[in-house]
Amino acid sequence: MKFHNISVNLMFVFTLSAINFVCWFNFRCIAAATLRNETDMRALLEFKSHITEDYLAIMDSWNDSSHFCHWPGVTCGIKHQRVTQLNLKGKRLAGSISPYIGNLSFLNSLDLSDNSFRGEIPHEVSNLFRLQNLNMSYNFLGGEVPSNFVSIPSELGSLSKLTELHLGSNNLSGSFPASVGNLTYLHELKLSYNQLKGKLPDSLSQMRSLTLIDLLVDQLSGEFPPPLYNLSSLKGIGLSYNYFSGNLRSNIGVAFPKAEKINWGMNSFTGTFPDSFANASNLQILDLPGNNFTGNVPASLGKVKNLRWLNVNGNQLGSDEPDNMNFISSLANCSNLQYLLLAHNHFGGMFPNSVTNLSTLLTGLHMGQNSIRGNIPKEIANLVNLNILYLQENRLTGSIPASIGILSNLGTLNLDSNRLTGEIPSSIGNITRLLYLYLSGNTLNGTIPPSLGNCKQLLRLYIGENNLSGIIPGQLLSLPSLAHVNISYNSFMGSLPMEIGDITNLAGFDLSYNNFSGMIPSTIGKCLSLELLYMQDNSFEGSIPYLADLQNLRELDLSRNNLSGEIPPWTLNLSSLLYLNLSDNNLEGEVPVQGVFSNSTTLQVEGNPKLCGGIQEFDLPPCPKQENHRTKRKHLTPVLTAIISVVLFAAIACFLLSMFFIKRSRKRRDATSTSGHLIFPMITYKELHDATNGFSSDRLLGSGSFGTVYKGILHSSNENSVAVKVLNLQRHGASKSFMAECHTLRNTRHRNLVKVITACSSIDFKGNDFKAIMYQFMENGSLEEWLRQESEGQIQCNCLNIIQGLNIAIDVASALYYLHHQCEIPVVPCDLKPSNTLLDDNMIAHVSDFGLARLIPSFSGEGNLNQFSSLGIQGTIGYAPPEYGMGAEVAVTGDLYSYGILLLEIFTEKGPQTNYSKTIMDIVHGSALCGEMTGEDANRNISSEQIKYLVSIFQLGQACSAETPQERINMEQVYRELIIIRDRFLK
Ligand SMILES: Nc1ncnc2c1ncn2[C@@H]1O[C@H](COP(=O)(O)OP(=O)(O)OP(=O)(O)O)[C@@H](O)[C@H]1O
Repeated sequence: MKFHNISVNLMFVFTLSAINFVCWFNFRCIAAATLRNETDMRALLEFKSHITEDYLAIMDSWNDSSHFCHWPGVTCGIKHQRVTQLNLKGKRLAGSISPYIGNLSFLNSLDLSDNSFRGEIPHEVSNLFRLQNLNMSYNFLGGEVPSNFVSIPSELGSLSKLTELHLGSNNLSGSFPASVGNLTYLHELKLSYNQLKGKLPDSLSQMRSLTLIDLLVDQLSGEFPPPLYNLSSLKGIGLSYNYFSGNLRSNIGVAFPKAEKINWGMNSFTGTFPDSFANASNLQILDLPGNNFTGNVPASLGKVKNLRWLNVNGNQLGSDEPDNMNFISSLANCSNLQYLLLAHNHFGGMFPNSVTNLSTLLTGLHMGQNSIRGNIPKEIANLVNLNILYLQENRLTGSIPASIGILSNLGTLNLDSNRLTGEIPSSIGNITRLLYLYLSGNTLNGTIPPSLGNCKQLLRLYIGENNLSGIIPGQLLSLPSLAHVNISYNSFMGSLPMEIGDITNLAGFDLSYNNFSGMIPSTIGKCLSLELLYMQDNSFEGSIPYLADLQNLRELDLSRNNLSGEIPPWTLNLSSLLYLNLSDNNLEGEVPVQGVFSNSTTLQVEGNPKLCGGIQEFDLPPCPKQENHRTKRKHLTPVLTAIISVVLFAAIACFLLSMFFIKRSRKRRDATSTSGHLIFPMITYKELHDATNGFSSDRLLGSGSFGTVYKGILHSSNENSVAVKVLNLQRHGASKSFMAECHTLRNTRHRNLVKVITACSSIDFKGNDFKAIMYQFMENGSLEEWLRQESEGQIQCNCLNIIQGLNIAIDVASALYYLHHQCEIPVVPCDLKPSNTLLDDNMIAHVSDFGLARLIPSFSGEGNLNQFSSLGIQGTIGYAPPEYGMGAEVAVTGDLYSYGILLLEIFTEKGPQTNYSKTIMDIVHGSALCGEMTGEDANRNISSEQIKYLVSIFQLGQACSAETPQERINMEQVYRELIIIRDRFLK
């Protein structure tokens, strides 16, 4: 390698000498220019030679067949035909960055972001003295393991003309090079998502042109970087998720008069909240959560007229003094205030009525986890645009004001764990957009208002631990949207209505510790999404109903009721069951020993005096042997004895035969259950190999960019099917995708996300690295297979009916809403498309493939607030939003675009390159896709009346996939509107 470098350098010297020689005799230097061109071409070819993977074949045309100035990604200056820009952003390249890059001496812009470059940033980059933009973000520079980490080369400081330096999302470590301070023309410095340690060097104070410094999610420490105090030009300062500590200077706001966005959350800053922020009069975002600020929030903040976002969650602000929240009245001057986040502090005193005078633009108000007393004022209804109201875990008293029903935009109302009394106001039923209602842990009384049945989009209802009573109103059970219901620890009574089976989305239902009685309705077995069912401590009687179809059920608690009869045999077949509590009932008969019954920690049966058998740990009496009929014979006459003997002989023969069959079927069930109850903690390469028949082609489900997916069958039982994605580690980015996918799916959980069972990182039989992810198997394959089916060379639709299409669209919207708005750190999957939308045996859609997913550590995940996220993105052509192609940063709005295309595709069955406006006109005017549609679409079986709903869906699809992020509607609205359309359609 060294020798190679020397020879090339010699050649370079020779070339320069040759140029000088030619120039000496020829002032026009034509030959010299040619030779320089030669230098650039050689450098580019050397660069290409270090590329080990070129998935998009972008460099195939980097050869003699055309001038290098026409090679993809290369831009030359018109006059000298020298390379001035090299833009290979997001081209899925892997390899290292050749040191020859340093020979492209006319380069003013180098963008290699969002690829899989490894190794070090070559020091030769510092030769590029004309460079203005350098972007190498989102690669693996610095190596994958700590031993390979490298630091930022200090030579970068010699690129004196640089205006933008983007190296975010790499593995760069070490300290921050002091030489970066020499980049005095720099406007933007983005080094987020690396492992940079230590203090910022004093030299940074020379960077007087800097407007944006983005150091989110690094490991920097020390007190607030002193050199920054000198950079009065800064508009954006991102320091969140580091280890900064100590007090801020009291004049900090004076130091940053132009600041618009301050993100310093999740550090360990201490001391009082500086009063001087008010001097930063352009401030829009002040984001300081997760620090240790004490004292009060200064009232002077009210002078910051443009403030949109004030987040001080998770500090030690406030006190029990009556004036500790006086600042809120001054915030009434901030007419643009959209989010006020004060949760998890020490705010005390009475609930500040001044809250009700805040801007009517206020969308999110978080005051939870404080010590606030008093009543919720009825004027809270002034905040008509509130979408999120969190007041949980305070000491609020009095009743919930009926006026709350005026807040028709509320999506989440959380009043959990206060001391609220009175009834649940029936006006809550007016909040028809409500998704989440949390009222648990208060002393509310009365009944559940039937009007809640108007909240047609309600997903979660948590009203446990109150003094509520009465029956469950049928209206509530008419809400198919409900996914989680907790009414435990109340005094509800009566029987559970049969309509429970209509809540098809129900995933968790806790009605424990109430006074319910009667039989458990068998219709509960129709709630196919159920995962958690707690019915303990009631007075249910009769036998355990048939729940065998609840294949997602993980926990079932029926303890402390009056249930009788035998333990139903289907319990053995519930493959996902991890916990079963049947204790303290009147159950009888034999306790099986297989599956969940084989483990005394996952099963409880004590307190059922008539149970017998089971594993030793239960200490139950053995089951009595079959009754011996011969004992009765002595009472019979000899004639009868003879007759009975014949009958007995036949009976015994039957008995033996049936025992034989029972044993056989038990054996079969054994095989199912032992594997079915595994939690799949670890899996070896061999087990995966066996499960997929040696990764055989007849088990192939499909392959994607990063690997091949096989059907796996665990423990030889088809009921234990899984999908195994084997990563192609030769493919660049596969490891990155593996990590992203594991990380995302480990931290998320939603019924419309594909479940990861486990992951395997090992070596195969040949000693090669092996990585695989095991998912829940989706019987109905991908949505793509349903939308496009090759038939005699023609692309034809497989024709989902409209309701199936709507359900799928709603499922995907629900998953996206969860990822964007309900995860602690918002997740942007980035690659939403039909092949990543998988359908289970009930045609419920599950979003899969998080290989490109990005976490955006900024509260709420709103695109326009992710100002420091410097990630590039590729996605899939047709589904990725246009702005990604133009270098925009990843945002939730990008997923909206992909979702819009997906929605249009579901209902037009035309791929993403379609002119949807025309297709929609065709559909609406009767020329249908699935055959002729004249007033009625035969294949879809819809009337022309229903076509108007289709038009609404198309409009939604187009609103999501609008050209610019600003024009796109938000996910929550899409979700709500689709539900309304489905309801109307079903009528
Ligand atoms: N859990 C699963 N159950 C059933 N089939 C699956 C499952 N996961 C993936 N598949 C099948 O395997 C195919 C390949 O999936 P994979 O996620 O690797 O690639 P892709 O999404 O099709 O393409 P790309 O990765 O390029 O975006 C899918 O299209 C689907 O048909």
